[in-house]
Parts: sequence; C-alpha cells; structure tokens
Amino acid sequence: MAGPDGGPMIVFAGVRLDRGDRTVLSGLDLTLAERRIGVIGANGSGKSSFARLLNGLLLPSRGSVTIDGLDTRRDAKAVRRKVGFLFQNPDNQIVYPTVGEDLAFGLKGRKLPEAEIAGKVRATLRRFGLDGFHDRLVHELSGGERQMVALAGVMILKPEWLVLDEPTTLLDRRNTQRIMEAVGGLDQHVVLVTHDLSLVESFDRVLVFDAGAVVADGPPAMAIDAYLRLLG
Ligand SMILES: Nc1ncnc2c1ncn2[C@@H]1O[C@H](COP(=O)(O)OP(=O)(O)OP(=O)(O)O)[C@@H](O)[C@H]1O
Repeated sequence: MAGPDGGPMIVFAGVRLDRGDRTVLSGLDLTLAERRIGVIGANGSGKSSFARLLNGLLLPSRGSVTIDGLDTRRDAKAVRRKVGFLFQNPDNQIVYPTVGEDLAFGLKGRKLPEAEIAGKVRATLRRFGLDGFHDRLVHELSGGERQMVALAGVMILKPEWLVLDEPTTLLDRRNTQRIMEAVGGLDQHVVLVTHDLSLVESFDRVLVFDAGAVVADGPPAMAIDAYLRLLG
C-alpha cells in the first residue's frame, strides 16, 4: 500500500486514544503521504500523543494506525524501523557516554559487521556536521550539539519517516536553524510537532489540533491562519 506518488503512507482509521481515564484524541481519519507535514495546536491539544501514535510509542484505544500496511500494534518492530522519532529533550534518547558509541548502538542491534558500523558512524557524523565528535562525552556537549547527535542517531538507522516532537524548544535560534537545516536536507518524510509556526511555513501540509481533534488540515497559510483565529 503506497502513497499517491508511490511513496510511503501512514493511515489513521477511526482512531481514538484514551490516556488514564481521559479521551485525548478522537475521530482521527487521516492519510499522510506528503514529505513535510507540520502539526500545530495549543498546549494539551493532543499533538505529542498524535506523534507517539505514528511509530507505536502509543497504541490507539480504538481504530488503527498503519504504515504502508504495517499495523503499529501487530507489527511494532517493523514500524519502528520505518518511523524514527526525535524527542524534545535529546537526553531521552542518547544512551551511551560517547557520541561514537551512541551512534553505533542502533546498528549493533541490527547485527552489522564492526567495520561497516564504524564506516556508517563516520559518514553520519560528517553528514550532520559532527566531524571530530566521535570520542566526545555526550554529557559535556551543549544542548544544540546533543540534539544534533540525537538526530544523527535516529537517521543512521535510515527510517522512511522522521517524527520530531518539539525538537527545537530547548534550543536557541542558531541551533534551531542548524537542526531545521539538517531536517530540511533529509530525503525522508518528516512530521514536525512545533509551537514555532515559522518552522512549518514552507511545509506541504499542516494539521491543526484542538481539544484532541484535527480542526484544520491543508496548506500552511490556511492552517496557520485557522490556528491564529482559534487563539483569538
Ligand atoms: N499519561 C497520561 N494520562 C492522562 N492524561 C494524559 C497523559 N498524557 C497526556 N495526557 C493528557 O492528554 C492531553 C494531550 O496531551 P499531549 O501531550 O498530547 O498534548 P500536546 O498538544 O502535545 O501539548 P504540549 O503542546 O503542551 O506539549 C493533555 O490534556 C494531557 O494532560
């Protein structure tokens, strides 16, 4: 099952999500196939929950989420391979003390030969402007450097989709720009949750969440306008 251009596609069918005793998302019927999709909305409107449904970090209480026909509930492992996830705080996903070890970690799980892993780590560091960082201790890096390492750690596994949940909230303008430039250069499909509306202005499609539902969905100018009107 592929998108209109033959590319990958994520389908939400009749999705509801309960967390605790609350329904936090409901009535989600969506097909995502665009390369750059923004997700905006007020605090607590359900954006992070939506993002976590995309790669099976959360499972729907009703309905289904499928990626190219793979169900996030039934095919969890295959889904995680297809959909990478970048958290707001890089400390949530960097596991190893040094940058090189951290980047190698996911590849070791895929049982690749050591020499191939070392080559991929080097190439990925170069690609994300992290030459010279191989033996640096992660906890000694700046927040911006750590977020770039976290991004490199996700991308080294070559997912087809990258979901980013407010990846620049903790960063200054310069590092926000660096991360967004790196994301802009990716071939992958990107879903970006953000409160920074300027980051999605050039995207293909923007979803606006309000109280657990999608209340606007379309080109950035239309969606941002709808969101601003919602804020009053
Ligand atoms: N584990 C949980 N148990 C109960 N309710 C939860 C849980 N996690 C989130 N919620 C609620 O779900 C709703 C949606 O939260 P979510 O984090 O998805 O919103 P958000 O749009 O990403 O917000 P923000 O912009 O503040 O990050 C909120 O009302 C939140 O309180």
